[in-house]
Amino acid sequence: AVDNRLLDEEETLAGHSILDTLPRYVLYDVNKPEGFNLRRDVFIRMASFIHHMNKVSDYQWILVLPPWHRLYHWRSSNLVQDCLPWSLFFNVDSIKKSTPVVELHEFFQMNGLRPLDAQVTLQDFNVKSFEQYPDFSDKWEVANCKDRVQKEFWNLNNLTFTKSLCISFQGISTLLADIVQELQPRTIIFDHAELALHNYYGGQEYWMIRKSMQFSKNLHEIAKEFKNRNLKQDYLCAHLRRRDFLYGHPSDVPSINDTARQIKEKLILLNIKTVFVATDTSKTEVEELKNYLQPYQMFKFEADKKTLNNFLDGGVAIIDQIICSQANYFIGTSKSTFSFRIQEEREIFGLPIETTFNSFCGDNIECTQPTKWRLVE
Ligand SMILES: C[C@@H]1O[C@H](OP(=O)(O)OP(=O)(O)OC[C@H]2O[C@@H](n3cnc4c(=O)[nH]c(N)nc43)[C@H](O)[C@@H]2O)[C@@H](O)[C@H](O)[C@@H]1O
Repeated sequence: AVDNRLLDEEETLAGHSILDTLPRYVLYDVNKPEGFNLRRDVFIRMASFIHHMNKVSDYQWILVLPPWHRLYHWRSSNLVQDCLPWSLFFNVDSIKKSTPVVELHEFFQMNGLRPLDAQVTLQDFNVKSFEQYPDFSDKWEVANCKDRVQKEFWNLNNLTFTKSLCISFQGISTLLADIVQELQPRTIIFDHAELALHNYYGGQEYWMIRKSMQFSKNLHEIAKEFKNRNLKQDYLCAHLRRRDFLYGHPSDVPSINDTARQIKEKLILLNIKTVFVATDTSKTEVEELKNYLQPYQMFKFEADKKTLNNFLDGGVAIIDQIICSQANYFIGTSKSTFSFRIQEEREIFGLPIETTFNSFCGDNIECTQPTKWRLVE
């Protein structure tokens, strides 16, 4: 931990403030309803911004990993799923090798409970004028706040701010550097960080950061045990995203009957006898699918009490993703970031592309297959 006395007194060393020698911190948060796998993507954009800051600024910049907090899709109401550290799900040491990051509790150890220098709420530019004069240029400007500004991040009432402003923002995440340049904060939090886009989606830096986002060893271990017990043979993994996708993307989600038909078609073609299903759907639909898939064997990961209590809904979803990323063949749900992340993982493993970039089509729809985002070294 940093010596707080030094921070408070702003002593000078050879003409430089001690503050100049200390790292500076960026915190961020994402639009509340967004799910886990979109958030993983926003991390890459923010990490890319931190890499940029460390190239262009005189200070050392560190990204604070936002705790995982009560996500909308985590449905086990009997579990407390608040303020979870990244180390529960990820190998943070691996992330640290690519990007300077700290967990929130580590940040508190360094910064104490001092207010953050700035809170910046990002927001869209006015959509009406955008429709009249479409303008895709990168830009930002201080503006009146459109929506309610978040007062309490992650329910932590001890996280306060000296200054708070709203900024209309359109552009890539490295454009945030201009805001930092203007405000000169030592600590800053960006809300709605999802509005900052990728610097270069699918480029070298993207993959370097993406590769570092390895899941925790514990979760890998549980997935391995499940595979050793149930999936000793070749298997196809199907990710069926249903719940809100049934009405959000109805033309991409087949009925259970047609899902089984599409899976069987592949099993015959590939001469595979076993299916692993990852899904957010109900037990009833899972049973229905199992019946339709007969005589093929269908497996689904069901967490025991201990696993669920320790790793929560987020951990169970990751175990599903790990098992799918190691399958002989993968079929995902179109437009689901849950499926996209599995495809990326399979690219990192170097699995043949034709076994990875496949998705279900809605009933009686000839759909296009997903874009092949190939790994770039
Ligand atoms: C419509 C949009 O959909 C987007 O979802 P989408 O990209 O699929 O993917 P995610 O952003 O991860 O959100 C979906 C969440 O639902 C659960 N879930 C989905 N599929 C599975 C599965 O196969 N197994 C398990 N165990 N859990 C699953 C899991 O908690 C996952 O993080 C959301 O990010 C947006 O917020 C928005 O709701």
